[in-house]
Parts: sequence; structure tokens; C-alpha cells
Amino acid sequence: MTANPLVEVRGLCVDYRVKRRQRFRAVDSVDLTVNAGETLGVVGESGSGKSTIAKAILGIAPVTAGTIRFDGAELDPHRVRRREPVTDMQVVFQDPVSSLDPTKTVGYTIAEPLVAKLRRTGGERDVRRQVAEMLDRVGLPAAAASRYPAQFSGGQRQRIAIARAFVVRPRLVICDEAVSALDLSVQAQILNLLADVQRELGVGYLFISHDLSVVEHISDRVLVLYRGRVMETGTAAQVVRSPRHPYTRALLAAAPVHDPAQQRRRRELRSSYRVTPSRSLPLGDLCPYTHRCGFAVGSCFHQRPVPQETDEGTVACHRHADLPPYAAGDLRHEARPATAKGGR
Ligand SMILES: Nc1ncnc2c1ncn2[C@@H]1O[C@H](COP(=O)(O)OP(=O)(O)OP(=O)(O)O)[C@@H](O)[C@H]1O
Repeated sequence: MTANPLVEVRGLCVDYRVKRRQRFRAVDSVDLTVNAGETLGVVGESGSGKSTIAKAILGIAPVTAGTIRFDGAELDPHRVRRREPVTDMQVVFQDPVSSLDPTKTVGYTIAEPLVAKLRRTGGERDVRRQVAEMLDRVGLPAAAASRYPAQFSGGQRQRIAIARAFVVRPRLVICDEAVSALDLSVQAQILNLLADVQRELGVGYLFISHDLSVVEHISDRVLVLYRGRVMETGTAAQVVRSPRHPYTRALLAAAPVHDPAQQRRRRELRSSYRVTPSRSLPLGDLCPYTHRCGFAVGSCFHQRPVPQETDEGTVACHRHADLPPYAAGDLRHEARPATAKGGR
């Protein structure tokens, strides 16, 4: 008998209400799975719907359609409003400055979710001891418990946020841009800490980032999102080394490079190509990436590509079988405007 996936999302749609009674579809027909002890990386540029997926799983987004299962049981998408416990899922946010209450000591902050859980379960374990153990686990001294968040560096504050998330022994931790605000060396330390804790506790991660290199470092599998739709899924190695969707290739081409001259050329190229599609652009019958894709043809403009199953995942692109072999750093993968008439 195979175990249930930890999280299984099918056909998830989230609509936000915008002005004049209009609705805006931020997440459109998303399927995803996170297995116990595994990391699913979710990558996409700003506004692609990454945080909205996280909020839907946590029960705080206006889910319009689809199902979310946790360990096989279907979740009520509005459970937070109904004050149902969600301690099996915890979140680590990007900005520990705003996610940690500056008026509470670190010890109080870490203990808070544990106290809430123990109140419900009637447990009488020693909260102070568990807080000290968590501090030790994330590499902070026991004395940190009596200090305030402002007395710590950005990386240390993220360690405090991780201790708070793990103290209740969750089964899923959503990391929403959890290392994006940190310097590169501190990023690596926090990623290593997350990987160590995962190995020890068998927790599953939904790891959200706009940065494919960070996602590649920590993920088993990767899901690439654009305008609320899944463009490509696969193993981390496959998505990063042989991306099959033009959008994934553009994301990789947009990643920073070390050579300043090449970086400048890329920036100029990108700004000349950049087309920001209107949020009100109807997406029903076209590929959402068409307006920026260098490979678009007629069908891309009037036929929605459904994700095709491949050996290693899925790809939602009419042209994926015709794309040239991927070469890292090739600027042809950069986004450029295309039109239905001008499509190749
Ligand atoms: N409460 C809301 N009401 C209306 N629109 C919203 C709301 N929250 C998010 N959006 C819109 O939904 C889209 C997806 O937002 P979301 O925050 O999920 O994207 P993201 O990929 O996480 O981006 P970022 O990394 O910038 O947070 C965006 O266009 C955003 O403006």
C-alpha cells in the first residue's frame, strides 16, 4: 500500500475581488503534490501566484475551485476563518523583521504556537525546555530566549522564525521567499539549516522563491508558475539544466551572471523586450506566456496548452517538442514580444 502524499492540490483556482465587482484569477487550475520529507520548489516572477497557492493551502485565500488534501483528508478551504487548528502546517516568511513581534521576547515568540497546541491537546510538557532545544537546534544560544528580535541580525532572526515554525513538529513547512532578504553567505547557512532539519524530522517543504538557483539548491522537484498557471514541472536538475518551457528558459536567462558587461547587455535586452500583460487580459483560450514568447505560433494565441505528461514531469507548451536544445546563457531565450501574425 502506498502512503498518501502529504499535500495534494488538484484544479486549484483562486479569484480575488478587484474594483467594480470584477474578479481577477490569481491561480488557475493548479495541480501539485508534496510528499512527506520532500521539497517542492515553486518558482515564478513577482505576481505569478506563488504566495496565493501557499495561502490557499493554509486556508486563508478565497478558493474558487479545486481540492486540497492533507495526508489524504480533504481540507475545508475556509478552515482558518472557522478557527480550526493548522499546527501541522507552519510558515517561514521572507521578512523576519515584520513576521516577528518586536515587543515579545524570542522565547515568548517561539513558545507561542507550542503553548496554543498544548492547550488544545492537554499536554503538559516543559515549554521552556523545548524552546531551549529549538534555539540550540537552529544554532542560537539559550540566552537568546530573553532578548528581543531587534537585537539580532537578519540571518539570526530567520533562525528564530525557523525555531518558531518547527517547535510544534509540523509535517509541512511553507517557506515563502524565506531566504530572499538575506546575503548570499547567510542564505547558504539558512538553506543548509532547513535541509538538516528536514533530514532529522522528515518534514515536507513547499519552498517558494523567485530565484531558480535557490530553488534548485534545496528542491527535489520544481514547479514553474506564470500568471497563476503551471508552465512546467520536473526534477530540480531537469528543470534547471534542460528546461522545456520558453518561460523557464527566460527565467534562467534572467538570473544574475558574474560578468558585469554581460549582465548589462542582458538588462538592456530585457528592458527592451519586456511586455507586461494587462491583468485584465482574458486568458481563457490562449497560452498566458504568448505575449512574451519568442517561439509563439498561431495556436499559442487561441488554444490553451494543457500540461503534457513527460518522463520527468509536465510541460504546458504547444512548442516544447520544437524548441532548440537548451544552452545555458543563450540570450535567445530572453523574453521578447510576439504577435499572432508575427509568430514563427
Ligand atoms: N488580496 C488580494 N487582492 C487582489 N489581488 C491580489 C491579492 N493578493 C494578491 N493579489 C494579486 O494576485 C496576483 C498573485 O499574487 P501573489 O502574491 O500570489 O504572487 P507572488 O508570485 O507570490 O508574487 P510576490 O513574490 O510578488 O509576492 C498578483 O497579481 C497580485 O497583485
